[in-house]
Amino acid sequence: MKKSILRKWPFLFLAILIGAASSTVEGFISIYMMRVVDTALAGDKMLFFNEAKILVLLAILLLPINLALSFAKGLYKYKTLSSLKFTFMDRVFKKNISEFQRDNNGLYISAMTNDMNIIENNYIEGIFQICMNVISFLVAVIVIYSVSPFALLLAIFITLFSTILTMFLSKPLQRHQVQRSKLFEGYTSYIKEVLGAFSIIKANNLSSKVKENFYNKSKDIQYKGYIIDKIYTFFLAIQNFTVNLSFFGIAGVVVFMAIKGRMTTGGVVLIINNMEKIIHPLMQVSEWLPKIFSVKSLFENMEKILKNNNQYEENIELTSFNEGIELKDVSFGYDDILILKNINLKFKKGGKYLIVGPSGGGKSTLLKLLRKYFLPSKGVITVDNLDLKDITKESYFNIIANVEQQIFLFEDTLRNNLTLYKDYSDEEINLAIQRAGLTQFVEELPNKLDTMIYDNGKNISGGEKSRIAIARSLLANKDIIFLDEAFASLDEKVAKEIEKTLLALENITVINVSHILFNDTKESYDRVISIAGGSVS
Ligand SMILES: Nc1ncnc2c1ncn2[C@@H]1O[C@H](COP(=O)(O)OP(=O)(O)OP(=O)(O)O)[C@@H](O)[C@H]1O
Repeated sequence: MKKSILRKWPFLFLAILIGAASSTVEGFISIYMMRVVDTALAGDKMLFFNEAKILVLLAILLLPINLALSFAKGLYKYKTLSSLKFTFMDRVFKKNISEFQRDNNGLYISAMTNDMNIIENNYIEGIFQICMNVISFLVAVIVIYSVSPFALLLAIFITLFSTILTMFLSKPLQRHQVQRSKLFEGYTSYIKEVLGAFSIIKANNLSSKVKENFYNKSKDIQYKGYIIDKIYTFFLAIQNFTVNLSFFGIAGVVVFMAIKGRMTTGGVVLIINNMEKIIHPLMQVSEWLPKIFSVKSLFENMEKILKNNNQYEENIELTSFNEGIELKDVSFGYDDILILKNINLKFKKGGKYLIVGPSGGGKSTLLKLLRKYFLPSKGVITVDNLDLKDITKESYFNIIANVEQQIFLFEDTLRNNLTLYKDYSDEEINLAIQRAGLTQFVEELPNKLDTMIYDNGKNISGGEKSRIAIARSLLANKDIIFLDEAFASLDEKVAKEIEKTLLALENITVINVSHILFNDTKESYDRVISIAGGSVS
């Protein structure tokens, strides 16, 4: 993940160049300020006006440079953050379905929101601040050195001492940041769950229990924030104290040098002006470094959740489906609990299969193996005699269509929800609509196919949602259609009609997992497979 930020180094480099220009001009300004003071005190009017003119010109020049700097900084932050977010999303969609499903979504949401914010504020901004402060420090070093190397040595010695002190004091801050991020993960998961179960919570009068849990979780986060603020305030107070002490110490020494005639008054003004540019950058670096290091654990956490534990290299591109699917002695379990035991099954191309059985018998699990969401723990599944394990997911997903138990609808038009953003002619769309028994539903919609579907289908019924999912799979025109309880929310008449359509599809393999068994359509299946207790009969 870090690499996605580092890849955008040219934008940082541009900002550094402009920052260097700005610091250099500021350096010249303090040199000319010294000259203006010294010429004024010497009563040399001519020279005074010449130096003052250059000083004003330099001050004017600083304006466009600083404007360009703020533009370059904005560009650097925008590019790095976009790259980071894009890489994260890209890698989320490279996760294996099984491994993604095992995680709580809250992990990803928390990483995408809270952790990204911390990375932006502590790491991306931190790198920029450190670069700018280092430049400012170097310019101030050169400027002070040109007047008094001794004053420079003294300034560096005193500020280094206070910098090490503040870095040491900020250590606990990192530990608390990591703990707060962990708390945020749990908090995000909880909010997601509570909002998702809004109606169940209301209808079962669980609001007070939820509010109590919410209070406890948010209290923990707020408390951690309070601890971090407390440490930070303490840290700032100590930092201010050491800065002031360093400042007075160096100021005292240079004033003493001026009294002794070893420095001009302009030199004192220059050193006092630039001392801030020595002390401040070092303090800033000591403040930003712990912040930058504190995000290390966030990057590690992101890597951990984005990593696929199963790195098996798939090497077969399936371009067509011609023969069938076969399960040979397949067993599978979740977390060592065996669900499917030594299954042997054959599904011929174009065949129609109904999978029935008691709840919890393993029907959906079998479908998950056939969909390649999971791999068997024992035995093999072959597609056209090729091991499904070796077939690339992308090429396999190109030949299968799924009607899932839980249907997801995008907040978009009905048309886009049917086509899933691919190009189909109106005839093809209308045929799929008709076959899925949606013709009347679409006719009655205010904007027909261009009607918006909101919030995962909140404005349509469960049965309509199922039929949209069926139409979607018919339209996709894939070789195999897997259905998981697709008729559960349909009335008998509609369910039977759709089932007949599916059974009449030529050359398309249909594997239908269903509780519902109609005697009149049952006969039209090539085989009815019963799964109970993890075994097939
Ligand atoms: N992700 C999972 N992790 C752990 N156990 C699971 C998981 N999914 C399912 N199971 C368990 O596997 C067994 C089979 O579940 P499966 O969903 O395959 O049954 P099913 O026959 O489809 O049931 P139903 O008809 O009720 O949907 C059940 O005991 C279930 O609790």
